[in-house]
Amino acid sequence: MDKIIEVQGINKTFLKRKTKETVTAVKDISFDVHRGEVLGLLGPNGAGKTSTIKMICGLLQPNSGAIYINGLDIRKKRLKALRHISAVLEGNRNLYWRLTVRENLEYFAGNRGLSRKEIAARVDQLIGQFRLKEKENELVNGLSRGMQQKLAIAVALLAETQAILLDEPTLGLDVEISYELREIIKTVAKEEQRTIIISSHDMPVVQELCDRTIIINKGTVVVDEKVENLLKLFETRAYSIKLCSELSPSQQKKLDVSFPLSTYKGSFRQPVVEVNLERSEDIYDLFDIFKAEGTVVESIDRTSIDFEQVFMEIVKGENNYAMA
Ligand SMILES: Nc1ncnc2c1ncn2[C@@H]1O[C@H](COP(=O)(O)OP(=O)(O)OP(=O)(O)O)[C@@H](O)[C@H]1O
Repeated sequence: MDKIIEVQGINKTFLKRKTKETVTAVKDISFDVHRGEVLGLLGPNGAGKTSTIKMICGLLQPNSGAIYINGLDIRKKRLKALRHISAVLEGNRNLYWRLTVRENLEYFAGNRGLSRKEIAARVDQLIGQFRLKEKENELVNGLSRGMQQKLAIAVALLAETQAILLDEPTLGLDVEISYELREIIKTVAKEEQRTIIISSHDMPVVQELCDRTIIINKGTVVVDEKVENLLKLFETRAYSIKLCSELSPSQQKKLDVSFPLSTYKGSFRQPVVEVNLERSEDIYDLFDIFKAEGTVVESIDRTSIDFEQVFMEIVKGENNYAMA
């Protein structure tokens, strides 16, 4: 598979003006993204996602390390390299506010040197694909946030670059527009074989759209794995255990210490322990806690898990995470 983006050992530190303190935003991050791949870049607030995206699209310079776009080194062939990439950054939609939807698309299509006929055809196609027909003659200024976001992404697609970076594309959008955008992004990735990097806190978006995910925490990559594999891995480790009687306070304490990622729902009728095991054999240690005070297990079931839970487990239990 062709590598479209190569990130090699990048580092970024900032100097806080007021305190003169050095903040390490990105620490030795490396990854490749291939043609047609949709990559989710995730992490808690302040993890280093935006800094990474800004370095890839040339808005920030790494302190060290290298970034190649389509094989071109950003440091040495900056303009040529950046021609292969377009970005929609959160809170920064590159649109002309006093032009209409159609005029914006025509303007950016014109910038690419297309003929009048080509411009009209491409603009019509995007207006149809993004369901912007009703709004085509409205000024961007008066559009809702969701409509502006759709237009910003349509403009990014116009450039027909190999790679598109989308920073929080669905943040603050209503359910309907968020759904529409997801469908469009899916089609673009599949049919046009574009490489897309999405940074998001919206886990259903990641689960649905991304082939692969990179989770960044405190400036470093903690996971680089196919979404499908992560879901499978965590699914096989997630158990729901129904007990015949409640756990004593000392058993609950042991559970907390030995299985920090577990939850105990005490109830007279049906006490349940939900646990995510690091290794399947750890279940024997769990049973020892029950056995020590004669607690009988009624049933054990595998629980289904969504990407939100996977993300939380990884970020919470980062030091314990290891692929099987
Ligand atoms: N211009 C800057 N000056 C000083 N510190 C900065 C600057 N930009 C980012 N940082 C710091 O670098 C770290 C990483 O920030 P970054 O914005 O890359 O994280 P993020 O993962 O995108 O977070 P969020 O999800 O909140 O947007 C944070 O500690 C942040 O405060």
